[in-house]
Amino acid sequence: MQADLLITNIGQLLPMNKQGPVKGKEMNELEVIEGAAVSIKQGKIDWIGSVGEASVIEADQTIDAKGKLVTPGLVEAHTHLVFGGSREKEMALKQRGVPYLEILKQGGGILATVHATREASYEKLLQKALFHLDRMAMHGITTVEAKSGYGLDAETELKQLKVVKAAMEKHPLDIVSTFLGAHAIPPEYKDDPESFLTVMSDLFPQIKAENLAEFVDIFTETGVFTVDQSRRYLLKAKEYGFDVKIHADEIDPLGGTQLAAEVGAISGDHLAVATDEGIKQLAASETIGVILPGTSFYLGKDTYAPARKMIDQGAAVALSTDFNPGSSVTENLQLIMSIAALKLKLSPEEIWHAVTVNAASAIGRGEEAGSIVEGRKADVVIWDAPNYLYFPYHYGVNHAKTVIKNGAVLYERQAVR
Ligand SMILES: N=CN[C@@H](CCC(=O)O)C(=O)O
Ligand SMILES: [Zn+2]
Repeated sequence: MQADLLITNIGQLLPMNKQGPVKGKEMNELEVIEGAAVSIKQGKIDWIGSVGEASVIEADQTIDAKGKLVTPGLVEAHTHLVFGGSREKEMALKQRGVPYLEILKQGGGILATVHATREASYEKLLQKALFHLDRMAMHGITTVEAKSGYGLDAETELKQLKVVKAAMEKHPLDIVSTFLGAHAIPPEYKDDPESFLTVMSDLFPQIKAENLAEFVDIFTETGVFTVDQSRRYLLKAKEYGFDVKIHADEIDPLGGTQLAAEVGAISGDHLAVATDEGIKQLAASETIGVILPGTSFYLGKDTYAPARKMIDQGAAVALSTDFNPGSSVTENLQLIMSIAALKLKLSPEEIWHAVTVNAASAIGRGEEAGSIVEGRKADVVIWDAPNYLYFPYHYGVNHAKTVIKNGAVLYERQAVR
């Protein structure tokens, strides 16, 4: 048997090959193959078997995993990848206890980044996005969702979406685009959010025609968009053929979780203050809860999403960094895995489902990313970790040793001695 690349001596292989999204207690059932080998041909997984069986394979390149953990590339289901500037000065305000929504009300927060993004050139935004994608790749991420939402005018929203499209061509990671024009109310429409939403929804035909985004998202929150406004906006997006997502129940429990289930959103994201009724409706729906505990951590909150309850009641949960310049400034999904164990009380088995197969399902890539399955894309990571339990345990560092994207080594950590 021939192969382009053979990975052998795998201590533990997580194939993550269940049909996603994996819901409820099934998230706790993890298949682990010990003493495994994987061969890759033309960018795809060609064969999975034991180290012994692999001896008959003639490969152009062989990687000895040295008994370490091998998993699918991580899937990052919620990022605000494209933005101008940075907001390190807000950190002091947060330390003084100024709430996130108060900073926004005063024209800071998201609106500060809107200002910087409007000012930034297309080229500058692209270079910045590529830089962050590199860092994600170095942390074992092979598929990334990217939102607009720091333009809040037609011109800048389209500029952001075009940057995402260019990044798809220039960067080896797979990128999935989301239009988040309804991310905040810009100063020009301070007293007329309805008209602003019309300006944004008027972009739907062009975004569809130019294939600039697959998903439409909205921030349903106090001082931003109401549940009613969000419902109308998202239903309109669906009429144009978009799947929808919601930034829901992040700070105030307005019922965004219920709305996500009601409109058949592919995901409801944040859900930090989801109510029991919201959890019940989420669990009964096909909507995936994309939980972003880095946000609670980074905003210094004591409240974390009731992800434990969601899974116990049968919902599908994914985990993401929410990488953005304000509420979660990290490209390291491995760190989020530790926060999920410590603060959400998820098991390592649940966490691995949440960053692979379920994250892929939450961005419409359930059939191609987040799993190691014969015939699928060869997105594979060799971790400097002895087993899958090691992840939430050894926290805050990068365990990625070798990141393979479409069958080619994309990143290899250099030894210091
Ligand atoms: N909550 C709304 N939007 C982002 C934060 C964006 C920002 O603060 O710049 C989020 O998902 O956390
Ligand atoms: Zn977000």
